[in-house]
Amino acid sequence: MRLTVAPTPTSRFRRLRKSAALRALSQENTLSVNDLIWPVFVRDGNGVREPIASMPGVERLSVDLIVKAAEEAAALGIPAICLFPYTDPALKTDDCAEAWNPDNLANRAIRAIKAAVPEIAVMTDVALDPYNAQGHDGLVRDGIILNDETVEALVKMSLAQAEAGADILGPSDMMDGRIGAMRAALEGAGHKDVAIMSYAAKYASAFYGPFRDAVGASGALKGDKKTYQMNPANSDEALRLIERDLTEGADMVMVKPGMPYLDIIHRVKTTFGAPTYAYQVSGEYAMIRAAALNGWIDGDRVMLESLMAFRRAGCDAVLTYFAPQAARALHAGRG
Ligand SMILES: NCC(=O)CCC(=O)O
Repeated sequence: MRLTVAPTPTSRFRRLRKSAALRALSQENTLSVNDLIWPVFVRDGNGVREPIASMPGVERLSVDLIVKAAEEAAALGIPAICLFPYTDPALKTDDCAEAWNPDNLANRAIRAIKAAVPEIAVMTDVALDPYNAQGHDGLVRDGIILNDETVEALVKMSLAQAEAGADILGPSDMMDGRIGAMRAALEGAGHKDVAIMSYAAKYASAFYGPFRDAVGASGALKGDKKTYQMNPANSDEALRLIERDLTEGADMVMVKPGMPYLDIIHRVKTTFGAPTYAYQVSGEYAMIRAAALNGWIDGDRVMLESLMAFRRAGCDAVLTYFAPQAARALHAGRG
């Protein structure tokens, strides 16, 4: 596209900024509740609500309260909720078998939400780290993260989640070949309409710190995730990963983290035009919340500006811990 600009005074950009009406008419991007996916943390018990110190305002909820959260999200018009389990350390093993237990915490939460609020889309996390005594997203042998054995485990995990009623599976593990294997298994088992949102461009980022506290993974993890997550210095590699995952059967693709990687989101959307998502991760949330709680920034305005930045970069929607707060602000006309 060629942009035409006449010299001032023929063109005066301030003409279209002079009133709210003219600014609204010339606004290029929009943010609505349809653009939000709410990640939530589920834990065992009943009536349990447990604050997460490094993510002020975010709590781990037992399944009964997760259902209430899903009802709240649906009432606010948020289209999807994404479940992350806080697994009892006693259930974490080296073979990660709890990951494909049909009655594990995540699968119980999927069933409970779909029974109570069928209209909300339920997204899952497909990775072994919540169930792994080693804290890694994949099976570990002699300190090596095993790719193909992990893919087999992820397929079993995916089928259990699809069986429980998940609408969108979110493989966040970054093993090679898991999208094709999951897609073939879903087709074979009759789950033809279960969508896959690939965490295709997931970077080995320091912004995930608070999340690992939230799911209780910080203690277990030995070493780092650099042999499977992406090098933050790379962007061509992200495009190749996205193309590979789309070819293998991903319906939706994600870039993660969000704000430090807006350039990647933009390249992905303009290159492939596929449904594109970002994860505004725990560290991004914590930075905004902490500054707001200290009175250093206007928390709501910064939150909405950060979410609009994702839309401007090319996201169709954003996974954000701010989802209910953002929805309330948008309903109040503060967008
Ligand atoms: N697989 C999900 C995550 O790793 C989330 C990271 C975050 O919110 O920091």
